Amino acid sequence: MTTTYKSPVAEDSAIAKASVWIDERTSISGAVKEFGRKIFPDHWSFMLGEVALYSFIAILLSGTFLTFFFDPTMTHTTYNGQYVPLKGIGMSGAMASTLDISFDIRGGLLMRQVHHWAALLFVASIMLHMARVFFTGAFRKPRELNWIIGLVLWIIAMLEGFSGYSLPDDLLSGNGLRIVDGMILAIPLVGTWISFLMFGGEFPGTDIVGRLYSLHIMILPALLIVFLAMHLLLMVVHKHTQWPGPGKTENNVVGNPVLPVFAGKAVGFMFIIMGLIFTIASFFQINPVWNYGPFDPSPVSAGTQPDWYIGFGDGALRLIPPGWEVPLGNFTLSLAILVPFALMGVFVIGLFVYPFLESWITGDKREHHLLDRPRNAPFRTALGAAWISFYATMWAAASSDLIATHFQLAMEHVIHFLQFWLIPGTFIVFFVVHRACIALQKQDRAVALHGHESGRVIRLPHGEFQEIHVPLTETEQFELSNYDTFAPVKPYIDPETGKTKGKLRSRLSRWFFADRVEGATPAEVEAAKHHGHGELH
Ligand code: HEM
Ligand code: HEM
Repeated sequence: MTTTYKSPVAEDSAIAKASVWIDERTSISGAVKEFGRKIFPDHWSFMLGEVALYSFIAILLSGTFLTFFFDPTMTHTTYNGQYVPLKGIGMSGAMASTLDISFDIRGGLLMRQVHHWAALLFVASIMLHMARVFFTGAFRKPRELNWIIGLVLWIIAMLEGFSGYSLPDDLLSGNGLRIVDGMILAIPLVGTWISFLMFGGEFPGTDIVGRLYSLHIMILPALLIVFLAMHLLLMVVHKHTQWPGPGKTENNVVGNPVLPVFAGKAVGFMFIIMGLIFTIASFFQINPVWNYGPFDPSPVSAGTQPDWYIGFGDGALRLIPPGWEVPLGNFTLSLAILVPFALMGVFVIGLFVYPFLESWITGDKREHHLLDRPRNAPFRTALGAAWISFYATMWAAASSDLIATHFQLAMEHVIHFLQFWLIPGTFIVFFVVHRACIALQKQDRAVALHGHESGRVIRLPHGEFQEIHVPLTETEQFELSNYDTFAPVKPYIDPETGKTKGKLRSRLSRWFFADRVEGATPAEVEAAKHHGHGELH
């Protein structure tokens, strides 16, 4: 049977005429047709990347609005706007214009709040998206490059956020910059020079706000857009991964075409995210710089917090014992700063190399378009959880003073506990999550072979008790029986030297696959069906 496609747009309508006009001059219809037919699979976790994308659009729109009114100057001025408590107070032009945006410009406060809330959501969704990609193994061949581009996006996003909240030149942002200055000064040999260059003289200098402004509204957004375009292009080239299920293979994509279904849903979802950001920005105050006042190095108050995504850096600094310094002739090596730097470096470099490390350890060079259920890769899942524990501990340390005051604990005890937890805690989390995954795999195997427990026990005529098992649906059977017979890498004998090679790799590989429970094969499921368990029909 053939069906003739009937366009919902009349041939002589203005839309149709405009489309023909554009196509005759650009030949774009081929590309639209090709892209419109692309299939996107559906799963709630694939929305996280979209949330990042839509919050970025909110950031771009609100940021552009702010550029019309924000004045990136550190020149001294006296505030004379509508906010009475600060009237007549001396401050930088940047701070005064931020107050003007908040109190004198129509919609200004809303736009500042939209910008700030969208930035917080942006980085949060990026990190959840990153966790989704990690735990499902979506970074495996051929998507390693997209994983790296993603990490670059994450780092630029954090720099964007930091440079953004440093712009108003209020007490909070000045303190953030002071910490960064301290970190730069600790760089051996060149630290002082870099600091003077960045700030235009000794901290706070006269130039930093203007320089951060160029970075914030021009260089970093341009980089973000370029990398994002590459990220999305590669995603289209590779096609999106999909969850295993009946009919889904490594060679097909099951889902909806971009036009009209996926595009319709995506646009709707974008409006939902925008609406959410505007609603939060309307009702919940964020960064009330008028409460903090202009920057002044003396009144640093307890309880100051950076934006959440910078917390792990601040926390790493707090975890190191203060005054940890080594004098080297005329120089001082500030380990209290260099060690936290190294900790953060280990965390981030680990993320960059992981896809390559995993494929080396497992020897798995195959392409993967079907995702892993996290429990089916216990080692990777446990490692991811350990990574999160490491990050979260550094992050919690940034709020050590708030934790201490809220729970009426001594600040030192909070810090000592977090110092202890940082490394052993990471191993404990690894171990617990690894065992939990293996337990879940065992349970999956039992359910795949015998069906769900129904809780109904019957007695057979000859006296035997048996529990009735509910058979699985086709999708469940598929999910739970998902098996992969990929084996650990073995050491080999080099034919030339006769020596055994690859011992380290094989040990790591055995470790990676340790205690893995194989999913039930179709033959095993078939055999189990004929093996006397009662089934509920
Ligand atoms: C500005 C930040 C980012 C944006 C706007 C973004 C956007 C997206 C979108 C919309 C998708 C397709 C839908 C989805 O799978 O969620 C995607 C896929 C992907 N992203 Fe991102 N992403 C960002 C950052 C990252 C980061 C930080 C990573 C990892 C470190 C990453 C790695 C990936 C990978 C590997 C895919 C392909 C996933 C698959 O096919 O299953 N992305 N990204
Ligand atoms: C991912 C990208 C971005 C992030 C994460 C980000 C983040 C931030 C943050 C947290 C602030 C402080 C807001 C406040 O004072 O409460 C800020 C300020 C600002 N941002 Fe962005 N921003 C981004 C992109 C942009 C872009 C693309 C523009 C311009 C087109 C822009 C323009 C501004 C301006 C003018 C300010 C200062 C105004 C003020 O503080 O009231 N931003 N940004």
